[in-house]
Amino acid sequence: MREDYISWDDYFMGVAKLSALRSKDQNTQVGACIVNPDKRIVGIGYNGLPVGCNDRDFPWERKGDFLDTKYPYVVHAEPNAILNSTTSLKDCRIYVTLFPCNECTKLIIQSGIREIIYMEDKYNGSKENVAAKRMLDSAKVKYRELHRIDVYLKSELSK
Ligand SMILES: O=c1[nH]c(=O)n([C@H]2C[C@H](O)[C@@H](COP(=O)(O)O)O2)cc1CO
Ligand SMILES: [Zn+2]
Repeated sequence: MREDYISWDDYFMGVAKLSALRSKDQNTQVGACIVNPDKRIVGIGYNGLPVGCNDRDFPWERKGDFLDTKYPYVVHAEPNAILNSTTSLKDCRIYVTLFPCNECTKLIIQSGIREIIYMEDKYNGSKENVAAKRMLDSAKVKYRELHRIDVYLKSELSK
């Protein structure tokens, strides 16, 4: 029997990472994959514009006048995954390639998700990040980092 098969964590994070590749954001591509207690995927998302908003008609910039940046328009990966979900999210886990912001955190908590598994936390220490962790700690929603997937994928893809 093959022993180096992919773990559940790597598998679901891999799906999140694959979803992130759909993002049109040139700076930060985020993917999310929601999994129920039976290890079934119940929602997937990535950061993108609302349905009907043409990717080429809106800015993807980070700087400049607020209306000329992506920030007022882009839907984060987590709400996209929550809104795409097919069932109740009670006691589910969410795999995200980037630690959720405070706004996404509110939705994650309210949807009944009980654990966040993230890959990157590049905004660690920012006000949004601190607020997110404060809410998660208070609501007793667990969060943990997962890094192995990068190593695994690199070695698999180089075969
Ligand atoms: O929780 C999140 N989920 C998510 O999908 N995003 C998206 C929104 C933007 O398209 C991008 C953040 O852009 P930037 O890193 O360039 O500021 O990532 C950003 C966050 C914030 O950490
Ligand atoms: Zn967010």
